[in-house]
Amino acid sequence: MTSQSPPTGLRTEGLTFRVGGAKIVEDVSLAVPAGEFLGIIGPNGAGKTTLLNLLSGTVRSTSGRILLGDTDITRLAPHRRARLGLSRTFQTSYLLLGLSALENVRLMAQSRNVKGVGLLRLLTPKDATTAEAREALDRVGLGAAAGRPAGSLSHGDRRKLELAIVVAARAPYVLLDEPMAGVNSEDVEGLTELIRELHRESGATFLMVEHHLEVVLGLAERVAVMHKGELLAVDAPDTVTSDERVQTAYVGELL
Ligand SMILES: Nc1ncnc2c1ncn2[C@@H]1O[C@H](COP(=O)(O)OP(=O)(O)OP(=O)(O)O)[C@@H](O)[C@H]1O
Repeated sequence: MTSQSPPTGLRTEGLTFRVGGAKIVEDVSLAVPAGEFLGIIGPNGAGKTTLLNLLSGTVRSTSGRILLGDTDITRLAPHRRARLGLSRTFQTSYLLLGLSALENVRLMAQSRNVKGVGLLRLLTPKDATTAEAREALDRVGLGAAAGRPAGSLSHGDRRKLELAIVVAARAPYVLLDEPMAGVNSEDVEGLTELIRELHRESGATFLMVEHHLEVVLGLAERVAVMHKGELLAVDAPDTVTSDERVQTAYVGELL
């Protein structure tokens, strides 16, 4: 850890994931101070989602370390990382489409944070988390949709529902994987503002992978650029977009 790094936050040291000879994520060392909003960008196939998978534990690293604050979580299972305060959304929605918005928030938030709680107990309507789940739905503007099946919501509202799950989890570390994916262009601005507010209100550390560069550049305090599995640059949004190496990496794609 460098002398400027605060004692808490999320850190990787030489994080590497290889499959056969392929370098999917290669030697990524990243220090994200507590409370920071870090954007993660890079061309298609750069390794961004795999980096989030390594952080949340759905993929195990080949080598390197991951630290949450002072705790080494490199070998912990996803649910144990969640219990330490790491919450994430997925590029492809993991919502339970047949259940109501409210049930999704209750189930997902609780199942991540409470060990050994059975499904029946989770489905008990009058537990304290129901109120918390309602609050979380209200916070993202979905209060009126609490009883609607998640599958009947628009893509934009499903993204909001995923954010409600993050809100209910009250996690100090939040990983967002392409929160704008599938969202209509007219809904992007509202969702961007919602994410900005949730970050500010929670004081949590946010890491967000997102293809909408204007969204990333507008939200993130720093931007990490990945290319061919490696970390090419980590800097302020303006500095990163004017970096020649970054522009070269994006040749053929819009920056
Ligand atoms: N388990 C795996 N086995 C083999 N190849 C993999 C594995 N996981 C990821 N890859 C490959 O590694 C590369 C990086 O994938 P990843 O999804 O992390 O990139 P990304 O930057 O998130 O891409 P995109 O922006 O297109 O979503 C891709 O070429 C992908 O096919």
